[in-house]
Amino acid sequence: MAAGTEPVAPREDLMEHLDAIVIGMGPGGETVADRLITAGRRVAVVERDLVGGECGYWACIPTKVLLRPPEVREEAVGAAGVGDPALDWPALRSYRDQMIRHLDDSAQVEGYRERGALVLRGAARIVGRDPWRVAVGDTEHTADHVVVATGASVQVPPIDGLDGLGPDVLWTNREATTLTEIPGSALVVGGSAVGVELGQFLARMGTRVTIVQRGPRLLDREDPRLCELVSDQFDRDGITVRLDSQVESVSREGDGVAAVLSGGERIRTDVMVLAAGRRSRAGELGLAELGVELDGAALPVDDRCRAAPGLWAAGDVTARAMFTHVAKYQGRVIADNILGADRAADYTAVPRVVFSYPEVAAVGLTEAQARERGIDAVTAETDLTAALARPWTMDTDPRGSLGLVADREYGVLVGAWAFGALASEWIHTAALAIRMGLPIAALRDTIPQFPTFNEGYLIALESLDL
Ligand SMILES: Cc1cc2nc3c(=O)[nH]c(=O)nc-3n(C[C@H](O)[C@H](O)[C@H](O)COP(=O)(O)OP(=O)(O)OC[C@H]3O[C@@H](n4cnc5c(N)ncnc54)[C@H](O)[C@@H]3O)c2cc1C
Ligand SMILES: NC(=O)c1ccc[n+]([C@@H]2O[C@H](COP(=O)([O-])OP(=O)(O)OC[C@H]3O[C@@H](n4cnc5c(N)ncnc54)[C@H](O)[C@@H]3O)[C@@H](O)[C@H]2O)c1
Repeated sequence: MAAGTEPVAPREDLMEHLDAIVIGMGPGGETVADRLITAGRRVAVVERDLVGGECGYWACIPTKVLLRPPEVREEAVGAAGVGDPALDWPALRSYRDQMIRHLDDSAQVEGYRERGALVLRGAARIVGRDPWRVAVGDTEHTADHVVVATGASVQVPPIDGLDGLGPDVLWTNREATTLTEIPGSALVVGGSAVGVELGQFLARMGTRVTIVQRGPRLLDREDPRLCELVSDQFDRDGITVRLDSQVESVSREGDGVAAVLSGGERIRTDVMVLAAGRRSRAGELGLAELGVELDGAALPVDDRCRAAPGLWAAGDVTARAMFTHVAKYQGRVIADNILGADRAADYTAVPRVVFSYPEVAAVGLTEAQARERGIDAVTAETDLTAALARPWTMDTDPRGSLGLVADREYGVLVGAWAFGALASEWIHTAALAIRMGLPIAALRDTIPQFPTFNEGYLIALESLDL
């Protein structure tokens, strides 16, 4: 099914007044819709592309599926007595296609219809307020509540000549995650989550990868030590990284691209991958005409996730923290508020994971952020390979580190970062401790399972000079 080709709403639904209209059916919109439908509300959902959103088809799911076989290979090579398993690209590609449902959301659409929701296909615009009025194609509906969950689009950096490149050589996350052949070389613009994950995947599949990062470090919002560890890993992977650098201009060269970097270096590449951030789609809905002010590109919301009375927003469109778990959290907050609770969102301790190998995870504040907030910050770093058995039971040449940032005055953790196998899982110990403000004295008295990475917390906590 090509996106947007299904008929829109049946005639009898024209101009129906609904309890809620959810615009955008990614993780944020789906969470709200699911809860309101379950609670018996009359809901319309609007999707211009595929129900499931960016996350399900071109972002979280395909990247994690694609990264897994190279990770397994690394794990196998590291484990004693296994050998080096081969990667089978056609088999991986086929499983990726299955996991992104062959870009077909008909089962999802049918599922919502069976549950009594009105499913509208097409790009929504908000065309009136008091009550809120939403137009999709030539249909219009009013509702007590409108939920905006329209996500974000790729940020296109200002590069001369970009308009002359087609999607065969200029990839966003969409082309990169639906790739059918592994390119010989790739120039990745941007060195944070998207650039690191896609860059490492391609490199592991045999592509010659160069990452051009504007800032002084990869993952430049994270603790510098974490960035160092990732850079060291990228050296081992043979990935070329150009820091404090940008692509100034590009032109077609044969089947590929010739790029000139800010320092004058010229790079010939088969594909160029844009990974320089994402921009909220709030500006596409017509809200400014209705007096709803945007904050830059983003739709600002209060702590109830409300943008105006009866108007709510969840996920990337709010530009709050562009993660699926945040979109889903905001969706839960919105649904509760629409259903009559008075629930505020609290963004303390949102985990941030990059699913590279080894995994990179962080939560709470970096040391620099803690100091900026006037916190008397105390830090500790533990080399988990020196301190624990677990890394060595998994790998003959393991890597693993854990960093903590504590507040000396209150005796609590305010930040943590982790580098190592399964860090995406064990970062949640720190997330819970920070979120609940658990006293470090109590954390030092916990009993983590032996042998696990969680034991690293005890070592790091004990080495905090409090
Ligand atoms: C390559 C990549 C990998 C990522 N990996 C992860 C990860 O592992 N974990 C993680 O937490 N986050 C990850 N993210 C971020 C994650 O994808 C987003 O934070 C998440 O998708 C946000 O959900 P959302 O519901 O706000 O928006 P989206 O998933 O973008 O969904 C928005 C939906 O709204 C629809 N829409 C837009 N405008 C309209 C309109 N006018 N009318 C109707 N429909 C409209 C769109 O078609 C889309 O389906 C990744 C991002 C990228 C780019
Ligand atoms: N595992 C995950 O949870 C995951 C994975 C991928 C993406 N995401 C989320 O998706 C969003 C987008 O990720 P992203 O990595 O694209 O964006 P980002 O905003 O996190 O990082 C963009 C990076 O590109 C660099 N940059 C910006 N302009 C540049 C230019 N012109 N040239 C070179 N470098 C430039 C920036 O310095 C920055 O490091 C983020 O919020 C991210 O957290 C999450």
